[in-house]
Amino acid sequence: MSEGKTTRVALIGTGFVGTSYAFSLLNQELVNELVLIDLNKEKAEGEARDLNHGLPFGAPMKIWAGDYEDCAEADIVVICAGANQAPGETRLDLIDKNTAIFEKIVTSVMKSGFDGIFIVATNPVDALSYATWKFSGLPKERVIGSGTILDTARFRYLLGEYFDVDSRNVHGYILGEHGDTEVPIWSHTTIGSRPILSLIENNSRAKGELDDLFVNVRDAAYHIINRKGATYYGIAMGLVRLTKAIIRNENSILTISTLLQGEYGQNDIYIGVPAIVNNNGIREVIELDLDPNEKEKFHHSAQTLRKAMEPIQKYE
Ligand SMILES: NC(=O)C1=CN([C@@H]2O[C@H](COP(=O)(O)OP(=O)(O)OC[C@H]3O[C@@H](n4cnc5c(N)ncnc54)[C@H](O)[C@@H]3O)[C@@H](O)[C@H]2O)C=CC1
Ligand SMILES: CC(=O)C(=O)O
Repeated sequence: MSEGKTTRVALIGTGFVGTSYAFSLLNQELVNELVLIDLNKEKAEGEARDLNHGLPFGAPMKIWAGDYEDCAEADIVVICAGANQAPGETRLDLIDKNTAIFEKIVTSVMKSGFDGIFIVATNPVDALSYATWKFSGLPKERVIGSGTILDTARFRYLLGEYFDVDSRNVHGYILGEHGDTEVPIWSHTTIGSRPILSLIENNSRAKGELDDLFVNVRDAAYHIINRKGATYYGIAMGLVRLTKAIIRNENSILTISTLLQGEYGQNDIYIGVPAIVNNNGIREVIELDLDPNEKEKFHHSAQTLRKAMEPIQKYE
């Protein structure tokens, strides 16, 4: 993926999330080739034609509806295929049907000779990233889940609104499951280098309001799904951000889902943590010194995911 080389992304799943990602990606002028793959070939073809018609307003790029053989030359395969949540469903409720879909998809990608980096967005994303790692046999560094990238963005956005500060100047992370047990890391959240906990010290009203703010982060997907049926723009931009960190070898710190092997006291689960991302995938996990309450909540989230990943063992 060095400069001047053709870069190819293969996108599997051209639904709401996949096509929002494709649209956002082509507007970044980041890759030369984008291949769209979906069980519904006609949909992929329609999407490819529609996206191509925007190219005269952007930069040259090759976009087509393809097949798994096209993954052989891909630098990155992004998987957004599978079922999404119906109103009232949790992400973990999707595990059985989406694991079965992933077994077929990942096997087909690997049969092509693919030797790049997987990005997984389909829910439950931590468990399906783990499944992708297992099914692919690739090193853990090259199987990345979107993890809590979106939750962290929601957290920063809402804090920016609360304090009336540009969300890009709000620094903080959501760790753990991309789902109901995720954990806000208040002890490491800062605005303009000032720790948020010191900003709200002795202000019990603000503390209560920030607790409510986190609930809105955690439950954001439910609120949106109840209103419009699905969420896609936020995650699409997060996936493009991750793609950019890989293609441009940025060494960016993003909260993604990766396999922990001792970090945060956890072993053999995929879970959302901050990590440095470059063109080899995950360079390293950033291990934060969590306070005891955060540690306990992270452990609970990890236990929830460990249980969720158990059914994936039956595929081995
Ligand atoms: N990680 C995150 O932060 C987020 C994850 N998601 C997840 O992304 C996934 C996709 O959501 P949407 O795009 O809204 O769903 P969608 O239903 O609009 O699109 C799914 C696409 O997958 C395709 N598909 C299904 N089985 C396939 C197979 N075996 N091979 C190839 N393609 C197949 C379908 O034909 C469809 O085009 C869901 O699991 C959703 O929960 C959604 C938002 C945020
Ligand atoms: C659907 C989902 O995972 C989200 O919007 O967070």
